[in-house]
Amino acid sequence: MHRGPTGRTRPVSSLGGETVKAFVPHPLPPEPPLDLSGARLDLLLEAHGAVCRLDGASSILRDHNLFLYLYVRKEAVLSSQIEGTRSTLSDLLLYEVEEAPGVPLDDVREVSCYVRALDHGVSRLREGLPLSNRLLKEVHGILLSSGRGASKEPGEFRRSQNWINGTRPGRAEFVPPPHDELAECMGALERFLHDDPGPTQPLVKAALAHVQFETIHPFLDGNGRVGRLLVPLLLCAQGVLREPLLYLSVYLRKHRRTYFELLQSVRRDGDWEAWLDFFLEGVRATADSAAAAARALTDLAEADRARIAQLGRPARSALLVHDQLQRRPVAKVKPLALATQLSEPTVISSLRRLEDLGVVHELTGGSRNLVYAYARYLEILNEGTEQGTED
Ligand SMILES: Nc1ncnc2c1ncn2[C@@H]1O[C@H](COP(=O)(O)OP(=O)(O)OP(=O)(O)O)[C@@H](O)[C@H]1O
Repeated sequence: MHRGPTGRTRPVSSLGGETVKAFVPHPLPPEPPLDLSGARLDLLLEAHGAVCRLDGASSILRDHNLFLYLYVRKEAVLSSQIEGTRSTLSDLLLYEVEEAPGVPLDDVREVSCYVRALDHGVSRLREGLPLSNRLLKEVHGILLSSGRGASKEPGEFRRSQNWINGTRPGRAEFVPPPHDELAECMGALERFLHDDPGPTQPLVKAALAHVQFETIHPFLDGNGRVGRLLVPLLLCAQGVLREPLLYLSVYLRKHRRTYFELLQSVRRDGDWEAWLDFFLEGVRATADSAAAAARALTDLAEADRARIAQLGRPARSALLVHDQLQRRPVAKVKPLALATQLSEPTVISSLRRLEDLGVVHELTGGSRNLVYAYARYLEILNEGTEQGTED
């Protein structure tokens, strides 16, 4: 539905002396109300069903924390790749076992900040803090606490004008609201999140809130990452998901051009429905593929367990090591020995047997400080992380 522009423009003078038109969005929800009938209603129900199935699939996993641990790291890598870092999941896991990865350390630190930011957001929700501007600022503060973000006012709404794409505001694709309007714009968004003026279906709320957040662009940097984190945080806050498991980064990157065009068309034409269709399709596909990944990981672990069990006497230790590798698919001997309560020589001989079975690979090629990876496991998690767009 074309409603016309979803905000007003306000002239602002930029640093270079030129006057540009900043866009100040109207508060949510859209007026006239969204058309949620026919095929769109079917899609909404399907997307909601897929999210509920994902919630169920993750909770029946033998160790759902393990899936969460890895899945959160996968998302951190992906979301940070959009921003421009070059880390991979293995780099992050290597960094976490304190082995220098093959990419600039700043890149891995940024990815690791993303993991901490999400963990922090979820714990704050569990402590009872509502999904609020305070929480978003805290998440932003951690997200940008190291690497290139540290100079971009972490944890604070911006105090200057920003713009999207283009070398200067006058050439920008889009100029977000002036900084003196941020309190009002973000206050209105917070009220919408808290069902004022009325309740909104959680997935619809997430769809609308994401666009509104990107339009307001309240931070100097990191708006894409915080806006993407808003979706799982909101679904957790609403009780739709027990764990933050739904990440749209793969989908948004794959359809990057369509995504940006739809953001623009909401602002310009008020076509919220086109955005909602795109968003719900992404939710459905993403939830289905996350549930499939959870199943594939379980199947792989079961199949490997069965093979290891046939090793005879050494099977007991090898199974303990295999169990730990699911928790940390990139690991060193010492922490494995501590976690399994086996001696280091026993861990080493178990790892050799797992290597013979093709379950693990040693990464360093050296003879000391060996690092082992549960390769197939990482491959399943890495699916969809390769760069490139479809549009
Ligand atoms: N017209 C537009 N073109 C491109 N991006 C837009 C547009 N409007 C809003 N955006 C949003 O701006 C985000 C980028 O903002 P910013 O650079 O502050 O975020 P980031 O987290 O540092 O980067 P990234 O999103 O690339 O990881 C995009 O992810 C997108 O969500």
